[in-house]
Amino acid sequence: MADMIEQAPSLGRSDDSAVDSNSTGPQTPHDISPFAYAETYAIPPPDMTALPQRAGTPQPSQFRAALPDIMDPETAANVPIRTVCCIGAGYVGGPTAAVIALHNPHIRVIVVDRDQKRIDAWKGRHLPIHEPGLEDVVRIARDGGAEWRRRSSVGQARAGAIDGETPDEVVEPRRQPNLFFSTACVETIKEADMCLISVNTPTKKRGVGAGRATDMAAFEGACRDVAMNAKPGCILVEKSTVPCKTGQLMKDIMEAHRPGVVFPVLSNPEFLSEGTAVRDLMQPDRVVIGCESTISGHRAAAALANLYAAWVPRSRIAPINIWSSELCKLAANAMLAQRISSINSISAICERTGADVGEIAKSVGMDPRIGPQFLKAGLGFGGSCFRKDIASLTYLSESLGLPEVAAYWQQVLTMNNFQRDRFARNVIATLNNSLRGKKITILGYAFKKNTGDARESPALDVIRILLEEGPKSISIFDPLCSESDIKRELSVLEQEFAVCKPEGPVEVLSDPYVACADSNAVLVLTDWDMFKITEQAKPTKPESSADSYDGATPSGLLRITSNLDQVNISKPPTPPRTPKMSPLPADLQSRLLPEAVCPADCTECTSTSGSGQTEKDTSTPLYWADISKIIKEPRWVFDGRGALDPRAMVGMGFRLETLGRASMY
Ligand SMILES: NC(=O)c1ccc[n+]([C@@H]2O[C@H](COP(=O)([O-])OP(=O)(O)OC[C@H]3O[C@@H](n4cnc5c(N)ncnc54)[C@H](O)[C@@H]3O)[C@@H](O)[C@H]2O)c1
Ligand SMILES: O=c1ccn([C@@H]2O[C@H](COP(=O)(O)OP(=O)(O)O[C@H]3O[C@H](CO)[C@@H](O)[C@H](O)[C@H]3O)[C@@H](O)[C@H]2O)c(=O)[nH]1
Repeated sequence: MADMIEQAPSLGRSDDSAVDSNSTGPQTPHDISPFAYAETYAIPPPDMTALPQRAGTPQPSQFRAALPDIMDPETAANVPIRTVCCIGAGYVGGPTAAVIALHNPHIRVIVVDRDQKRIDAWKGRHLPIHEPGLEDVVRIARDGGAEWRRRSSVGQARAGAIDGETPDEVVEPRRQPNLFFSTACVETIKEADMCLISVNTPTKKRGVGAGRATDMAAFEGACRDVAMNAKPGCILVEKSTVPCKTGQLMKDIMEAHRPGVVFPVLSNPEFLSEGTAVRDLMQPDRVVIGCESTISGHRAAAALANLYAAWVPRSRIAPINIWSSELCKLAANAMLAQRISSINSISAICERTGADVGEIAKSVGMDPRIGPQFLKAGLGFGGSCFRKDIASLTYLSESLGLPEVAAYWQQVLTMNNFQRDRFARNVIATLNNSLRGKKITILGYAFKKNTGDARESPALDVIRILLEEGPKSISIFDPLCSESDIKRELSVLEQEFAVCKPEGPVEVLSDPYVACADSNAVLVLTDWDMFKITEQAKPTKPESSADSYDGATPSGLLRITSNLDQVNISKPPTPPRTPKMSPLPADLQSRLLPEAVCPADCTECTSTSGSGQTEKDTSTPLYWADISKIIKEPRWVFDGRGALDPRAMVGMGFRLETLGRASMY
């Protein structure tokens, strides 16, 4: 196979066999600095029409015709894939590998990571990340499935073929496990026919480009591991979000370590969102595969397309130029984030005019040319992707000598910061410009609902600003983010303030009512469904409702009206939990094997209420009527996510401030 790939016609830098001895680019991977690559590789993508026309050189049209069809399964058959190694067991690597394994039971998928704890968690009952439906997918691929009997269709029964089989039924044998997790990176890479690189690519914290350029250290490290250990012809797939032209960096690393050996490089950006990762992977809008215009590039792309075609219609698989593929991921995130900043800029105008940003988003979104998605005003975007990817885009633009483009995208980030800044300052101003002696409660730390990911939460910026005012305490409740993850995120503030108790004022609590008791203001920072007003919560009236509110003065604010032990919180009986939805078809669901039992001292089991249940509770609604009894008057609630029903909240006696709306009370 390697011989066949070597026969690909020469295409300059992007060709498999070409080693450009005159290259001004780095010659060893160690020379490549992540921030300098953009300047180094600020070269246009290979343009076949611009190639020197030597006698006998195939013309572009002839050449294209000679390339194998990426979408042709027969092309894929030239590069059989038996073992896939996924490097990086994080939010992308774990779920992506699990879904590929689920749909390709004949292929071994091995996820490797240097983090032993993470790998142990993937192997156990408590997965390291929370994603609806993920548990079932992992269980069936990782643990295998039970034998299954189904009614046969006509002519299908093989009576007696398997013990106990009747003419009316077919027995599907036990599904073998084909998803594995390991820290043995080198050994796994050696076996792999394809390596998906899905390691973290955060923003550089120091050095040239700090705060904007992508820190490629982990990505380069993974590439080096592959370069030194992979077998010839192993296909390298960029799944991480990387700056445009990273494919060239990969080729250079491979060439430096294994001169002359062909390793096709593909770009296959991931578009999943946290909280809906399994759904996004099972039913993707598109699968983008970027490859080089070489025979081996096309064959490699066909092999990857074939893995996806096991469950994704081929019409949704888009083979494109490798540089377009890398850039389209940054472009997609930048455009989504841009919509959020656009509606947030309008929200500031709404507050000063009496317009309502919710109504504006609705009417603007009804224009089919605009559409309703990503027009929810609020604290702005958080999470590990949007900010860093736009920062990377601005850095790339500047590196390419396009300061106007950089400034354009920078404004999306500026508006995002403005939104959370003015939210926090409004809290302070409303509480009479001082938080001394006051307790603030934060409901929701995650950057969005349905994820336990505490990275890059807008809550961090809000807390930073509140801490400047020296509050008595800040209590945080989030149904999914763990206390240790939140504290790790808050630790970046430690240089400026003592943050967490006992020295600092911040504490993370697992009971929202305890977190709210005696609070001067409750801030809703994540759009968790459990925080939204529900029908059950509406009818209860507080002892002192808005009707009898006496316009409490600052001294009223300090009047302690309750504490949790003294207040009789009549929480209604907990409603039954919403049954878990499985993404698996019914036949696979019925094949799930019983889960292994955790040891008696399992800390995860004890941290999820000690009841042995593995799921944290995100569905039991918060009873705002009860909260109204335990927070201090005049019961300030600041809704940073537009999650609450203003009329219901005011009806229960709260004073509600929402971004993008005039005050409600
Ligand atoms: N999180 C998302 O929703 C999302 C969605 C689409 C794309 N992305 C992109 O995917 C990439 C991964 O994101 P993530 O959120 O999964 O990151 P993550 O931090 O959750 O996971 C990355 C993992 O890679 C491991 N790792 C780093 N270097 C390694 C090496 N050399 N060998 C083995 N393991 C190594 C780390 O230990 C870590 O567990 C990033 O580029 C990100 O921008 C993320
Ligand atoms: O109308 C909206 C929509 C979202 N958000 C906020 O925007 C952030 C990001 O939300 P979302 O895009 O749903 O989550 P992510 O998991 O960050 O997913 C984004 O980032 C991923 C990583 O690159 C991409 O793969 C996804 O396609 C892209 O949506 C969150 O803080 C949301 O609260 C808003 O404020 N208003």
